[in-house]
Amino acid sequence: VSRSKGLRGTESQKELRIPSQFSQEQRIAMKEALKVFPTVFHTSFIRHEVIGNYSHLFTVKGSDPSMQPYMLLAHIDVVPAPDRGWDVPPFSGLERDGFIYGRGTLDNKNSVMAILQALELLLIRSYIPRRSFFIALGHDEEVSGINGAQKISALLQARGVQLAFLVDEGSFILDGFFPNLKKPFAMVSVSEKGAINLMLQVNMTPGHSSAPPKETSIGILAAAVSRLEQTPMPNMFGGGPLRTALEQLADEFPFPTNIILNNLWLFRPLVSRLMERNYITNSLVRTTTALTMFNAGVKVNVIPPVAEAIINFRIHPAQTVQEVLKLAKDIVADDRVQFHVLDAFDPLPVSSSDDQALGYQLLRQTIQSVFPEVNIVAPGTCIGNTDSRHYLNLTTSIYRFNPVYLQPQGFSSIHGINEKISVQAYETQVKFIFEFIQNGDTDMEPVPHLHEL
Ligand SMILES: CCCCCCCC/C=C\CCCCCCCC(=O)N[C@@H](CC(C)C)C(=O)O
Ligand SMILES: [Zn+2]
Ligand SMILES: [Zn+2]
Repeated sequence: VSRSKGLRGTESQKELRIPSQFSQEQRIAMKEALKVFPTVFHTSFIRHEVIGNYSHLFTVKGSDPSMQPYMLLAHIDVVPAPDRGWDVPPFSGLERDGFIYGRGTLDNKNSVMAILQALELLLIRSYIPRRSFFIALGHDEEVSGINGAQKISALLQARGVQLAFLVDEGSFILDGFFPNLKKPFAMVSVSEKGAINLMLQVNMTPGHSSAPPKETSIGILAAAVSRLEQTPMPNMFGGGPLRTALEQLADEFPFPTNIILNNLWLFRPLVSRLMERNYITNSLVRTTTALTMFNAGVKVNVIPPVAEAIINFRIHPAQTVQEVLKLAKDIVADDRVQFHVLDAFDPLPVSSSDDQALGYQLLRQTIQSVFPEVNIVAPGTCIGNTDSRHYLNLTTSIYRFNPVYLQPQGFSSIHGINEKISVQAYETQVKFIFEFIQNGDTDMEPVPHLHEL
């Protein structure tokens, strides 16, 4: 009988082998990992499905089938993190001075974990929801959501699901975004901007660089993108959620801003100019134009045949893809520059924030109880895009809100460096969701225009 069957490694492979000895810490971590949300996964009225290979859908079946279900949304993927500039390595999850550092700690692994943690804590206390809800955790939000959110949405549509409302990322309790506004306020985004990724291309005859033509593909394209950058899209400040928010915030500002914001019918032109002064508030009043990619040239001494650039537009709610493309063509005003739309979508519909809007009112109620120091809950428009846009077929009530304080520095850390969340903020987020889920069991239903005496 030969004993040579099976796998055999070389001596050098044996030397490279990592010994299977684990530290005390690693052994504790192994055991702790087994304990993550066990009740969520072992509760009879919760169904867990993996969609599109990596996304997760939890269906939490409530006891009252007459109540329309809602959905909590978050995403498990992250954008890359540069190695340099971080105080602690971006994927270590290390805690320092009360903060957990890491890529995704605000965007939005805080929500992934807090949703599951809050549910786990409710289940441990024998909670049985009345209203059914879904938890959808997408895996490709940062690159479109097509294989995660879009598939979950299609699956639920095929099952005949209609949602009362949906809560996703996209806004925060904003602290210090307006120079004179001392108190933080909660902004619940009821819409999000549209977007266009536009490729501009210039093709010219290549040749020897020793006798260059008067104009080259690089020069023509550079001039075109420079015109786009130097010619901002029109300021569209006027109505919509932003105006509502500023009017709600008016009395929180000192004199004379309070007077100005209380009289936007008169001071609209002034406020629209003031909003342009800061790059964040500027993004709320117009379609923004960001030059994000530029490629040209093949060799130092060759006149390049092709030059290409990509422009990322974020479309103001009062404009459309077609309107922005027309404006961009007029600004470029050069037929040698070809326009190729890589992908585009219009701004998202505005969800209701009135008294009858169940999702909005539940958020407001929970904000007021968990953050009693926050006076104002105002609607807003999300300047980025979220997975929630793939769920338009399931609901007209989409709210984007993370129950976490955010300062301008924290905003820069999202997709930037030193992204972090305080342990206390995370605990408060768990508390918020713990309360929100229970508030969701309320009998209050959005019944517009129906008042009983
Ligand atoms: C009125 C006071 C000032 C308001 C300031 C606004 C502060 C900003 C607060 C939150 C913004 C967070 C945006 C988070 C969502 C963005 C997620 C994202 O990056 N998505 C991608 C999607 C793309 C399809 C790949 C994106 O590029 O937008
Ligand atoms: Zn995100
Ligand atoms: Zn992101």
